[in-house]
Amino acid sequence: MSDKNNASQQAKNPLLVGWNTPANLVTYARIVLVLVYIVLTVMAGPEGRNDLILRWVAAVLFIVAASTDKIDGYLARSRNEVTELGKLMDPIADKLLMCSALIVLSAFSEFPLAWLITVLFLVREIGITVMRFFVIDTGGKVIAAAWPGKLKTVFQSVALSFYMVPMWSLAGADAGANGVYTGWVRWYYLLAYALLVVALVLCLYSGYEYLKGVFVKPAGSSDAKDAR
Ligand SMILES: O=P(O)(O)OC[C@H](O)CO
Repeated sequence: MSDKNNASQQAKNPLLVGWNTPANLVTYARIVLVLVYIVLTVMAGPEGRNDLILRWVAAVLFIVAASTDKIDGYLARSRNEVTELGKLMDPIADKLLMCSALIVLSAFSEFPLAWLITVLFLVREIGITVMRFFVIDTGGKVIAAAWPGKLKTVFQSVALSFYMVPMWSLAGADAGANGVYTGWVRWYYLLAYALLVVALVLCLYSGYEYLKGVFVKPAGSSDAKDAR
């Protein structure tokens, strides 16, 4: 696309402004990483019992994808290239990673009340994403991630990283027999579960705050700051 075409496209759709900044390229790369992560996790099977090596690789990919969350935001701010597209895509990349991990781990029944917890996460994450598009569609500005949402993502990342790492494999052959863990592995998975529940509480709370910002406060006074 020529510079002239590019400029006229961007004038028509302000969301396209800065679509190819380094920060946004990192966000796209994170989305591709999510796809690879899903394939490897499914191939590895429940708790990685079909292929332990693949599960370790998937766990490392998950941790890399989750921990690069800050890189795109940092690049955008430090290069003074914070874009509307970036503010929209950054939470979407996080949600794709977290929701796909939740769905796969639930399908594998890797934590108690898995589908109930996952559905609650999904309803909030999809609902807020739809609301973000609705606000843009009705002429509003992109609702950037606010601190409760960012904190939620940190807890989600840590809890799901704990689950992704097949720690049972380091604890002796029968540590996970019949799905019942003993010794320190039991504590490890209890901690993972506690972190996941905290993430769920933060998820619902931050969703409520976003809803309040859009539907209760006057337009333009949302809590959501432009702090990608
Ligand atoms: O809570 P959200 O929807 O704003 O998402 C938060 C982002 O994942 C933080 O990077």
